[in-house]
Amino acid sequence: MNGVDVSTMADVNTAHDTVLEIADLSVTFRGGRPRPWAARSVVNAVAGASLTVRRGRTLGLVGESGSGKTTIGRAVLRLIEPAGGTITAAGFRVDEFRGSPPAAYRRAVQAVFQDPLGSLDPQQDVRQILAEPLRIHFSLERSARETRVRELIDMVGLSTQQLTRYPYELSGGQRQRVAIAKALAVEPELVVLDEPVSALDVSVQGQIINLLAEIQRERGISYLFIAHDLSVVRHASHDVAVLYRGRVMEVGPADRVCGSPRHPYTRRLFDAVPDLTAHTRRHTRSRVRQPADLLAQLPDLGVAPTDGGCPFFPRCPHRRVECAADFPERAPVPGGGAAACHALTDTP
Ligand SMILES: Nc1ncnc2c1ncn2[C@@H]1O[C@H](COP(=O)(O)OP(=O)(O)OP(=O)(O)O)[C@@H](O)[C@H]1O
Repeated sequence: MNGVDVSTMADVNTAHDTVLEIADLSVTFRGGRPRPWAARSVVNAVAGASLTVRRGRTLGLVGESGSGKTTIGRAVLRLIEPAGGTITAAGFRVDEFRGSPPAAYRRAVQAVFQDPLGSLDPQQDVRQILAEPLRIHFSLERSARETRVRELIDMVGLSTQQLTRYPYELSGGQRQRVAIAKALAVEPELVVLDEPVSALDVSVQGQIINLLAEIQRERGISYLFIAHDLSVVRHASHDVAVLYRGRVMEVGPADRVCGSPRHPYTRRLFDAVPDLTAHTRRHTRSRVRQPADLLAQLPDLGVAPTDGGCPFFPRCPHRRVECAADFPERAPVPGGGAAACHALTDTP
């Protein structure tokens, strides 16, 4: 198992208990047939991933498009069934659910997605949107429900005047605030945030990230924060896990992973990305290179690793013979966290 106990991370308070434990998770999808007579292809979207999220903490999942971030989030939400491994979230063994998860799990683990228009019912006004989960999960009198709706709208920084608005009447940032309030209505332990700010203007992104952090401080909620924007992940997360082609390459405290990456792949990702404050991000966004741009600069030697090998092998400047066939266990690295690389000692 490619596991690491995140309690080895320097900045993790050992008093925090675990809210999400993913161990050796694998998810496969059946692809199409390349030819009518050929067998269906199999996509190993996630391969042997192990991750931990502690109470009141945020784990950022970062990686280029197709690296498996959303698949991990969907497996945690039990929207897809894993091929192997275990997922324990809020005390439930998610991988053992048969069919849809029980109501208690759906209450304990909530989600916020990139596009709130897709997840908010366009026929309901904000009051109805926020009242619905309360009606499903709690037996509250009408007046107590209204009090709770008003608390929720206040918590996400909107006014009670917005309770009569419909999603299409709100700005993108306001809609995302409503989606966050809806997720928090049922007092979850864990929220899967899948690209929660990618559709928003940069100035609004900062406001939403700050709001999420404030709510976390007040309520001790844990977040699994999925994003492709490296500087967003760095600012929003306590810990970061770097994915590449379904493998967890490196995990650790956000500042260490982003500031002193140890895995050759992570270095390629982060070395060229400046640590941007919200102010400078507003002015330099177009110049910030994203994972796909950075990888495009790496020559691919055209040597495919075997199924069990390191997916970065063909492009890795530090590769060794064993990397083609063996993806190693993660090993602790200086500064906290761990990286899965045979050549760690070669990379100063
Ligand atoms: N329903 C599906 N059927 C077949 N293949 C899928 C399905 N969902 C995802 N995949 C494949 O699994 C791999 C991981 O996809 P995933 O969406 O998890 O990546 P991601 O890191 O979230 O990417 P992005 O940032 O683009 O959303 C990709 O190769 C993708 O094409």
